[in-house]
Amino acid sequence: MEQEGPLFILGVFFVLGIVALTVVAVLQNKPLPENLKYGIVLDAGSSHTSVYIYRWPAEKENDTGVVQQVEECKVEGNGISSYHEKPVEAGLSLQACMNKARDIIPVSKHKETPVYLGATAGMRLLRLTNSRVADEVLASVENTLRSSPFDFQGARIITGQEEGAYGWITINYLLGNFIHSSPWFNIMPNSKEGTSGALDLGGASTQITFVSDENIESQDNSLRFRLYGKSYNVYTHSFLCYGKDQALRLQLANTMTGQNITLLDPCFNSGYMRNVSTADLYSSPCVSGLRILTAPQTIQIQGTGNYQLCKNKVQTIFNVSHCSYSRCSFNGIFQPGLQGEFGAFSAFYFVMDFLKLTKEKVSLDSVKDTVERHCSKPWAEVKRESGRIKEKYLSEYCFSGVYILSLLDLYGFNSSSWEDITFLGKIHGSDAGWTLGYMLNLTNMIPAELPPSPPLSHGGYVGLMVFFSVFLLFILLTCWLTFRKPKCLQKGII
Ligand SMILES: Nc1ccn([C@@H]2O[C@H](COP(=O)(O)OP(=O)(O)O)[C@@H](O)[C@H]2O)c(=O)n1
Ligand SMILES: [Ca+2]
Repeated sequence: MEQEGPLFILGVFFVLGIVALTVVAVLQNKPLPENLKYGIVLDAGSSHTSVYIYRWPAEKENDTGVVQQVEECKVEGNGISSYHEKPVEAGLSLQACMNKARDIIPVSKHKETPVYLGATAGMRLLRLTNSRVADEVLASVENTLRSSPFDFQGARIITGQEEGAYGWITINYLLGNFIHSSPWFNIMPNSKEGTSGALDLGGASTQITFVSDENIESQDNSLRFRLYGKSYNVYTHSFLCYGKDQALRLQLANTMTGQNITLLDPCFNSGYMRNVSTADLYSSPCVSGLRILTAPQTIQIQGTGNYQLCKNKVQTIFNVSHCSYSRCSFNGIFQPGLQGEFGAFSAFYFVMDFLKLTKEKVSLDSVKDTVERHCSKPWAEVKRESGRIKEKYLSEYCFSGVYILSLLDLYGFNSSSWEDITFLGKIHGSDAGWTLGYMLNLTNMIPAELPPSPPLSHGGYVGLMVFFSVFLLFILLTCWLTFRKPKCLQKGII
């Protein structure tokens, strides 16, 4: 017993030492209170403007998938390019959403919160028609944003190439596709190598962007990225005038005649009628070259609802007769073969969602059947079934469905590759679109190389510390209970 006394005291000190070590380690490595950062991006599209508010923890800003969308505020009215006759009012239209941003973002963060406005194809078209007015519209929105309490970083018309690239970055960031290059994530179950291509359909332009291992024959369509330590060879193209609203104009302009006041249109449901001012139709630079001088001032569209005839009519807006590269999609634009999975968002999603084709994978034939059935429904029935939806959208789903099928066919999607397309609205709560990628790039949140990080997370570190402490304690206890003599110490077991 005499010999056990010093051993017991030694044991107590040992236990106390381990407890103290664990407490110090836990306290020292306690994560700091979360410091949140905010960012605002305005997507000034051709049909409308949305204000997106993002939030992320400051100390994790170089990780992937940490930025979250906290709000999308839809600006009342049409896109900023529609203010071409009263540019000053373009800025005023943003006020309500900027006030909302003021309420959502804590006052202490206002000064450090960057605000970016990116205008897309509607403003590209306005710049082509009248660059002075386009500048006035931009100056007006800039004025409003400058007078907000946030850190205004600029309002500009982004290029089609940027729109494609940032849409691709957004969806791959949100899907977590960039992190596979890290050895720590390679061991994750369900992890799938590779990125997803991006298909964006707007009102005035449409973008296709995907990684290709083929030679990109046209420099304008080639992008090279280095993200999180991995290089990407990316193909992108933006078709101006091939957003669904401008495509509809092209399709109408192609069937205009000099005399007829009535235009029978198979892309609208039977019984549907719409008056169109020819001055308005031809006001877009996409169709101004197709103007028929003798056309009446107003024409009346009368729907006949016929899928096959609509398809034939839609096909007239694409030129597939010339290609100076080894392969083209349409209008002489180079496109390599499709590769990998694709996420299709914006109007691709809105239209497919209306037709209830987004929930699970549906075969190309079933999609064609659904669009055909929708086109053949009388307008009164369409209205009865979905009365809540804005008439402008509702009346155009037949055309939009046929247009999407024709466009994807020209990109090269067939019955088998159709399965690779997922129609995406939101990914983990954030909208699929170019805005998040734009902000990530401008705030330098996507590093070219993998940021150095400790091999273990805070939780993992504390867990291991506790485990080994308990393990050592267990050894000591076992030793003490087994020998109950200082022998084990003398033998150097501990
Ligand atoms: N709920 C909605 C919202 C928008 N949309 C359409 O989605 C398209 C959005 O285009 P956008 O305003 O972003 O235009 P771009 O500047 O991207 O070409 C427009 O054609 C809208 O009509 C829709 O079909 N359903
Ligand atoms: Ca858009």
